[in-house]
Amino acid sequence: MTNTHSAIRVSEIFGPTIQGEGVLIGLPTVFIRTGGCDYRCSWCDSLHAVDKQFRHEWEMMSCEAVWQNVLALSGGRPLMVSLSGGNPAIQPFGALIKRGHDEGYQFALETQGSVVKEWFAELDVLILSPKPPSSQMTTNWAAIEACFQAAQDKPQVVLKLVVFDENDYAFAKQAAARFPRLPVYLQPGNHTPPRPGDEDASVDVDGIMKRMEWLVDSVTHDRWFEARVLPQLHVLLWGNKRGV
Ligand SMILES: C[S@@+](CC[C@H](N)C(=O)[O-])C[C@H]1O[C@@H](n2cnc3c(N)ncnc32)[C@H](O)[C@@H]1O
Ligand SMILES: Nc1nc2[nH]cc(C(=O)O)c2c(=O)[nH]1
Ligand code: SF4
Ligand SMILES: [Mg+2]
Repeated sequence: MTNTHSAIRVSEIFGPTIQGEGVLIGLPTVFIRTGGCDYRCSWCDSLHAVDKQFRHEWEMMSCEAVWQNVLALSGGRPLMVSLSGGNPAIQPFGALIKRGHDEGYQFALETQGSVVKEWFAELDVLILSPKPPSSQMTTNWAAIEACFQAAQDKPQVVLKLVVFDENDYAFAKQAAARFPRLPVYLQPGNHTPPRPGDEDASVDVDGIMKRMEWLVDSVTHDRWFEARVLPQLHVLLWGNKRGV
């Protein structure tokens, strides 16, 4: 019987694959994607973990059940576990992180920074991903600041920003200016509408590459030499396919 207070709402657990984005790009990892999000970005590529229409696919799982899945997928060999979603910050991950650390695993969490948890200090990597204007969400900077404070200088904290256009680029610069100590990762947005369950999952690679090139031109032109520009490697490899 699952204790509902400590249960984790899971959309999917998959891997090992490589982390396709940001500071950990290329690193083998197992993903735990949680169900449910307090945002609904106009271009979200993971709607199957956001839209309540997919709720029937989400499962309340005990910490132990989630852990057994990670152990099985990784063959018991410690690796980086990526917590994503949805907004994984909504879920109670403290016990799982402790369990995994005891066995030599590491944990990275990706969040928009709208929900703060004390257990952020137990993470190895905290990726804060404020949402730019094109998402049509309103960023709560006080909450993002609180996430940064909750990390207490323990995990590595980085900023990851999606950029579709000039407005998003200006927003990314503002975000970087607010957190001058944090490394900044910029990634071009993927416009292709997600079609959850669609096996085709093809994406507009030409459009992504154009925005990637424009982003590189922008940071070099502006001499923004601290910013790193990276594509979503998994999207280039596998399109919008789920579970990779
Ligand atoms: C699906 S979100 C889940 C975690 C959390 N809700 C968040 O947004 O950070 C994981 C990452 O994918 C990025 N992302 C989502 N849709 C995207 C798209 N269409 N193009 C590029 N990046 C996207 C988000 O900005 C975030 O950095
Ligand atoms: N390989 C791979 N890398 C990723 N980086 C962030 C992802 C996400 O959807 O959160 C993701 C994903 O879904 N797959
Ligand atoms: S915050 Fe993340 S998961 Fe939620 S809608 Fe936006 S991109 Fe999707
Ligand atoms: Mg994704």
